[in-house]
Amino acid sequence: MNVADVVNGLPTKEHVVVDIRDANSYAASHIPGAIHLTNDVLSDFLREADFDAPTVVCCYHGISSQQAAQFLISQDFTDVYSLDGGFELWANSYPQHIEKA
Ligand SMILES: O=S(=O)([O-])[S-]
Repeated sequence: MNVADVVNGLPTKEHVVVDIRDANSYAASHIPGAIHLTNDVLSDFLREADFDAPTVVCCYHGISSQQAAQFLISQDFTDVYSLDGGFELWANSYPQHIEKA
C-alpha cells in the first residue's frame, strides 16, 4: 500500500498501522496512531487484534514489512498490506503527520 492511501485514511482511522521498527525509532517518530509491534507484545497483539481490519505494516524502507505482512496473513489476518517505502518515505512525504511517543 502506498503512503498516500495511508495518509488519506488517517482522519477516519481506516487502517490499523503496525510499526515493526526498533523501539528508539518508534519513540522518535511514527505514523499517528501506529502500534509498536515487537516480539514482546506479539501475543497480546494477536489476542486483541481485529483480524479483519485493514492492517498496514510499516518498517524502515518497506522490505521487512513484506515478511511481517506475510506472517500476519499466516496468523489469519485477512486484509494486510506492507507500506511501500516504509517510514522513511512517510517522513519525507508527510513530515506534518508524525507522532512522537
Ligand atoms: O526496513 S527495511 O527492511 O525495509 S530496511
